[in-house]
Amino acid sequence: MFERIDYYAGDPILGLMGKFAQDSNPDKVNLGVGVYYDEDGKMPVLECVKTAEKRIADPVSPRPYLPMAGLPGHRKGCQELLFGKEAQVLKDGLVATIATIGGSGALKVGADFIHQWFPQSKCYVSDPTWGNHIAIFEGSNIEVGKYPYYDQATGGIKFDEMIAFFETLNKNDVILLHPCCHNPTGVDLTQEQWDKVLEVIQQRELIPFMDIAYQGFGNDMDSDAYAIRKAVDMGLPLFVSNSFSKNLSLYGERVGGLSVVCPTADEAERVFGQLTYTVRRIYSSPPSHGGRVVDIVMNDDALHEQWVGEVYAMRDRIKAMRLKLKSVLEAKVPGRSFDYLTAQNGMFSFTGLTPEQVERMKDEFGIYMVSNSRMCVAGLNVNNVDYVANAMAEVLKD
Ligand SMILES: Cc1[nH+]cc(COP(=O)(O)O)c(/C=N/[C@@H](CC(=O)O)C(=O)O)c1O
Repeated sequence: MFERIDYYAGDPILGLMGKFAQDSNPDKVNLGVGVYYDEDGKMPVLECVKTAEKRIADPVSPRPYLPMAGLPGHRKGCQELLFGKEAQVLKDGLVATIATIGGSGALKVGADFIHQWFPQSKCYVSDPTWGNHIAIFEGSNIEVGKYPYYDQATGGIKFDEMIAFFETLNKNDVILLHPCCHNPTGVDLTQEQWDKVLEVIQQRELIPFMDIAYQGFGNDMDSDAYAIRKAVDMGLPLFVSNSFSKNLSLYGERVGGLSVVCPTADEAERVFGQLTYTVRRIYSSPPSHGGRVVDIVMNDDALHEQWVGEVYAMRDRIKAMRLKLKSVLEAKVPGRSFDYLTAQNGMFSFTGLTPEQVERMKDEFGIYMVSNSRMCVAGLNVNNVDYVANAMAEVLKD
């Protein structure tokens, strides 16, 4: 009956978690999956989340179905984080926002919606991008192509090629963009480059779909949303998927959001209805526990302020690890530049190690990175950074 079903090879990112857990090397270091670990190598529970959890736990309340769109406070929290508390588009009711099962759920609902209502649209992702972008959009029967992005030769962006490519696309083609903290390269567009990208998107009447999973880990909450807010200022139709997995450290609670910025309130109402219907047909309604944590933290001014401070502390620790790894490597591997470590932004660094060198890092040192050479810098700490630098210096010799 099922003998013709293909075996699943496993996910190049999530598959690393199981291998890491089984690795008996006492010095093993997990630089694979995009998860933030603290100075002691532990996944933190944010103080603001602890407070929210206490409010949810006492008294324990029933767990009814949530609305298909999720809790209003969760949705409001997404909108204010992405667009700004006082954004005119919010006051004018131009944004349809639903709470989703993480950023992944947001991407899936958005892709299904696009396939249904824009069936001719193709989706173009950066080369390279987070692998699941391609899988999710193809899973919604959307043809996926790649636009030029990362320049291996310079460690920068093939900007002119990227713009020239966008100029060949058709109306309503979807461009999947990383507003900050590009995954897997850590190489971000400057604000001037964003202005040019959005200008071409406007001229070609393309649909920007911005996936922001690391807001706050780049520079700050507002700067990291520059591309989103610039598109809004230009009056562009816009899809935004966001994730609270990393910046609330709520990975397993599966909390995120999908927002669609529309030209009129009537269109926003139409879109909102169809987004909820799409949710109903995929997973019916989002999880309540994580949604309540988001609602409490995002809408309590004191907790929100505490949360922003906790995200910036995570951001700053990652930046400190970038500097530390760079300085140790420069001492161990003279004559080779490691400037990319501090030029790149957010949780990831594209190290340029070959697949063979990445394999040696795992096999010989128990250091796990993604095969495309992505390193999750958040897995580094003062106790393992020298060990990782030594291992990199070793594999870089050949
Ligand atoms: C760009 C991006 N978008 C969306 C997600 C999904 O987020 P979530 O809210 O958990 O559904 C992730 C997760 N990325 C990390 C984990 C993973 O691969 O699922 C990663 O790149 O390691 C992203 O890196």
